[in-house]
Amino acid sequence: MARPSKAEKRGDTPDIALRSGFVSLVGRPNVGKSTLTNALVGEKVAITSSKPQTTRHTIRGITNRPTGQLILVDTPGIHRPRTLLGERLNALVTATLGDVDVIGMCFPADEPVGPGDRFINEQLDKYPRAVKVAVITKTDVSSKKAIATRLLEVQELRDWATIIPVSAVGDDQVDLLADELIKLLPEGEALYPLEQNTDEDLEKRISELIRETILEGVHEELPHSLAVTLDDMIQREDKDLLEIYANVFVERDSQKGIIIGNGGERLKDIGQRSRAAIEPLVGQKVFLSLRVKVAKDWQRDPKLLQRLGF
Ligand SMILES: Nc1nc2c(ncn2[C@@H]2O[C@H](COP(=O)(O)OP(=O)(O)OP(=O)(O)O)[C@@H](O)[C@H]2O)c(=O)[nH]1
Repeated sequence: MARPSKAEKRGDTPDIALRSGFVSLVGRPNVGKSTLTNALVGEKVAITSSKPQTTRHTIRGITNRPTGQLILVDTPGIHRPRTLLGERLNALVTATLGDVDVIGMCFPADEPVGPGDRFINEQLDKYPRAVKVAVITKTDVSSKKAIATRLLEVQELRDWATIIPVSAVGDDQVDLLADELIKLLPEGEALYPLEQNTDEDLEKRISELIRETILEGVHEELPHSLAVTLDDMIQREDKDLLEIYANVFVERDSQKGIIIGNGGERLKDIGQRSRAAIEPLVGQKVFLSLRVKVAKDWQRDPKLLQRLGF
C-alpha cells in the first residue's frame, strides 16, 4: 500500500493526529489481551496492508482519536523457552517489542499477581525503548476491593508510566485507556490514513483485505489483473460465525496457478491470513471460502468490470 501524502492523510477530516505510534499488549494467556484489542479498535478499524514500510509486524488494528493514532501490533506470547520453537517465538517477540513505543502489560483484576506475571514483567526490562503501562483487565467481574488490591500488587512490580483499570466486556474506561496510551506516543502525524475507510461498505473492505493479502509476497504482474468480489456473507444462527464466500478473479491460467500454489499451499495460506485480518474487523470468527477464477481480459470487458464491482 502506498504511503499517503500529507494532504491525502488529512483529507476532509479536521482532526489531525498529533501523536502516533505502535503499542503491543502483553500478559499471560487468558488475561484479556485479544478482547481488549478488539474493544480498542472497535468499529474504528482501518484496513491497511500488514506490510507497509513502517513496520515488519502484524497490525491488529488502528484506533484514531482526536489526539492521535494508536496502532496495535500483535506479538506471540512471552514464554519461558523450553523448545526450539519456543526460542524462535521469543526471538519474534523480542523483535516486535524492541520496536514498539508502548508496551501495555495486562493483569486480570480477578486473579492475584503470580510468578507468570513476574516472569513477563522481568522480560520487559529488555525493551528500554518502550514506555511501560499496566492495564488491569476484567474489572466488571471484580469487586472494588479486589481491584484496589490488584493496583497495589501491580504497582510493586515496576515504575509504570500509568496503571489503568478497564473492562473490555463492559466497555468501561476503554476510551480512557486509548487516550492515555496516545499521550505516551511520539509526536507526529498519523502513520495511516485517518478514518478513511468508514464510508466504504463492509464488503468492499473485506474484498480489499483479501486482495492485499494475496498481493503480499507476489510481485509478478498480478496487481493489475486481480479483483476480489464477495458472493455472499452469511451470519450463522447456530453459532457465532460469519461465513464469507469470495471470488478471486485473475486474467490468465498462469496467474491462477500462482495464487493457488503447489498443492494449494499458497491459497490455503492466503485464506488463513485473510481470515486473521477480517476477524478483528467484523468482531467474530469467520469461515472464508476463496474460489479462484479466470476471467480473461476482465479489465477490457465492460460487462465483466461491472460484475467485478468497478
Ligand atoms: N468479564 C470479562 N471477561 C473478559 C474481559 N476481557 C476478556 N474476558 C474473557 O477472558 C477470556 C480470555 O480473553 P482473551 O481476550 O482471549 O485473552 P488473551 O489474553 O488474548 O488470551 P490468549 O490469546 O490466550 O493470550 C475470554 O473468555 C474473554 O471473554 C472483560 O473485560 N471482562
